[in-house]
Amino acid sequence: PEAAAGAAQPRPDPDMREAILAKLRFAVGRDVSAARDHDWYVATALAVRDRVVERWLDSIARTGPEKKHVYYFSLEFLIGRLFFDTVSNLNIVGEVRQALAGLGVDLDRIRAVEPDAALGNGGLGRLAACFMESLATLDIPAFGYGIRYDYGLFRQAIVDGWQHEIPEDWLSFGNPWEFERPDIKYLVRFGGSVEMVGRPDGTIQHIWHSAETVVAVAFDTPMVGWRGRRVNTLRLWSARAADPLVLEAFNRGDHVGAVADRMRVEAISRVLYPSDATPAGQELRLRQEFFFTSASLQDLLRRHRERHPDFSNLPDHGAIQLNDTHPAIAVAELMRLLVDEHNVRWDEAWRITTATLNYTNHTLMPEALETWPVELMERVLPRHIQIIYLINFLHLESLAKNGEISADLVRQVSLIDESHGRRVRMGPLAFIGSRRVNGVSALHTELMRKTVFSDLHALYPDRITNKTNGITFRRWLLEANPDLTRLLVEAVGPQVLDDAEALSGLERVVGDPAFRDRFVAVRRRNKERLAQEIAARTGVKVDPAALFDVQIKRIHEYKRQHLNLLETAALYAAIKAEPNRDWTPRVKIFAGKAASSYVVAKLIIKLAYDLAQVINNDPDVRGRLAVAFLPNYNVSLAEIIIPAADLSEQISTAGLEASGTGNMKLALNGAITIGTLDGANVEIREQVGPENITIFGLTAPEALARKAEPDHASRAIAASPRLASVLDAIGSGAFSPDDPGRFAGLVGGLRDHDPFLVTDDFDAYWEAQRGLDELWHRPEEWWRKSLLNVARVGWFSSDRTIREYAEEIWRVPVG
Ligand SMILES: CCc1ccc([C@H](C)CC(=O)N[C@@H]2O[C@H](CO)[C@@H](O)[C@H](O)[C@H]2O)cc1
Repeated sequence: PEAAAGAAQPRPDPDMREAILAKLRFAVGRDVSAARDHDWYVATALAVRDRVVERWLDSIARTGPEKKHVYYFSLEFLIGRLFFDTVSNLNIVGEVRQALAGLGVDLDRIRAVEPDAALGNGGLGRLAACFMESLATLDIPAFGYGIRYDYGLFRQAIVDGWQHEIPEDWLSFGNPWEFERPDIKYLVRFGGSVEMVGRPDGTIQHIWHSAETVVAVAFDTPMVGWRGRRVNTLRLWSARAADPLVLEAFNRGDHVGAVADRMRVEAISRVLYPSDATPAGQELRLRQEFFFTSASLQDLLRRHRERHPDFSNLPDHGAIQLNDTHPAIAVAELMRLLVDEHNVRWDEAWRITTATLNYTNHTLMPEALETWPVELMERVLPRHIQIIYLINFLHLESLAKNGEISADLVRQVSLIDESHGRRVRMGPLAFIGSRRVNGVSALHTELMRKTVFSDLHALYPDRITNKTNGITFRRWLLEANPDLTRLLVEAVGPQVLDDAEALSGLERVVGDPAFRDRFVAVRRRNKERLAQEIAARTGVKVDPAALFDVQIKRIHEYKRQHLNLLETAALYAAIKAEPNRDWTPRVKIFAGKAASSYVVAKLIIKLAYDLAQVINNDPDVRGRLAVAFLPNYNVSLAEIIIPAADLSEQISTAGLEASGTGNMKLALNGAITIGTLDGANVEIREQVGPENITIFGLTAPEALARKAEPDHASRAIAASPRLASVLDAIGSGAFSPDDPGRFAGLVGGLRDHDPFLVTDDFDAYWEAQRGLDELWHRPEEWWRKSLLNVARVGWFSSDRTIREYAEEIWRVPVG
């Protein structure tokens, strides 16, 4: 909703109970007697939403035209549920809980009926959601721009250990948090050809005769900041056909033909691509990327033109952040809109573009760096490939100007990769089209400078900057772990609710046994709750007194869930070999989705399941080792697992996890981290102290060197009898009697190639785990370290991260 002139003072909030009853009757259309959980959920959500709208309209009213906006472009926003987050950020939990109780309704019961808005795959998408909440909390005017997928990330069902994907129809019961904006729509064009027309002033006019037009319709969702300080807008686009029904086709009885176009067009916003590391590389994916990027640019340029005579000062009034290369086509589309649609001269348009755009890289995995075939770009975006060619020409020419450039350097920095059948490199396009390029942890940013962007870094030495990720403490502490939050407020004071760094005040009470006992009791209650969830979802009975060892994240070989499983199988063998030893009782908890086409990842899920079958049914290890793979990992399940975790597994091959954010969430809730010196683990160690984290394994440079040694795996296996025997066991079907050869390929891959150095890090990992077994037997020390993690991770608040973006990249004041 746009700014209303002469904003009135916010009206007093009506009584919540009356408001809920009114919504039930007049918005849901149900009488109290007939109302079911979902009806109460919608009624309460709508009543709460009224409070949000007040602050939303107020936020817009007080954001004068001179205020600079941040525009966060992301193909993913992994929001999760919004009901409790909104109620909590408006600080009306008590009021709503009481109002509902007065109506005989339990708030915790109805908050559970809300579906997760799973509009993302993993880290990148969740980071975008945390950032939107922190932008509002820091009172920074911002729009999030993305796609309103009809179907979010698939629902994961595990059948006999195998992942099955089920469409996630999150909108089937409607969505009380979004506002459809039929009046805010833009035409997005595809295909066709470009005509060059000479202008009298000798310049060329490019006329794009597109073959297809898609209508982008806006759906706005309020992003409420802490204490309702500001409410920003998440504007998600839905694809609609320009003409939804071809009547003449219908009239001649071709009912399918009549809507065929519509189906093709609306497929653009139908479903999220479920891959989080390997580009689908499909045309539909490129159409999704261009669809939301073009609609978003048109929307923010319209808003700017309503307030300013031209675009020369756009960089002073808007900062755009490209969340990875998925919206990188923005470099060419902003140039097209400025030059072709608004007749801005090329170099002026380039000045505006490179002063307004910024790009965040989230992965160094070569296969995750997007490139598009020139042929596809020529067919789908004929004008943009022309613009990219000219950008590339001027880019290379400018290099030539300042001194001789080798053919090799041209090959390195050209936007066109000539080697694999002419492809457009979206990373370098985003790089040269941006003012700032950032990585998401100190190590990752350093590796960006040394590897994927080394040549461009040499040419533009001050463009790459680091912005270590963060998480919102509201969702991941206050809402997920209210018992711990209460304890922290008691110990440190209420300021901890507004200032994450105030957590350091906890250091004062770390040694206080009474306080420690209450902290332990909170963890215990959270573990009992998780144990119930595990029993409900998997049937596995786990002992809350055991060490809860947690690895929760997307399934990927670089994240090395299979290293954890090898250690689990080796531990099982060790317990069976020495049943009388005083083993630390452990529950190995896994959760995570595999990209639907990622066969090895799905096999790793099966291995976890098969291991669980054998171990959980073996009386020899009952009470000492149990394994549970929780299906359908998502934001809401993470909110249950994280407060109950004792040990946080962050064991990726060093150099491959850009940052990680689960590591921050788990440490914030007091889990001790076992990990490699990778991503943000490095900075977690700096903050919590090397004695309060367990680090093992090869460092990034060592890993790079070891990987280059062809026989590194066989030498590692030869040096470790424990590793050798567990590989034999798994490879020969010890855990898959129904199919002894099931894991032969997986084990063979580890023996021969092992690109993620699982074999090389196995022994160090085993020793590290045994060290933690010992530590668990010294509870005072364990809990001291656990408390010091909570006390020292304030820096990983996304408020700190956003402050750094605001200061250095977006140059906007923090409210
Ligand atoms: C084109 C397919 C595709 C889709 C998503 C991605 C994302 C970049 C993958 C991702 O989620 N990366 C994660 O981003 C987090 C937030 O910065 C980091 O904390 C994780 O380390 C990183 O893996 C790559 C490739």
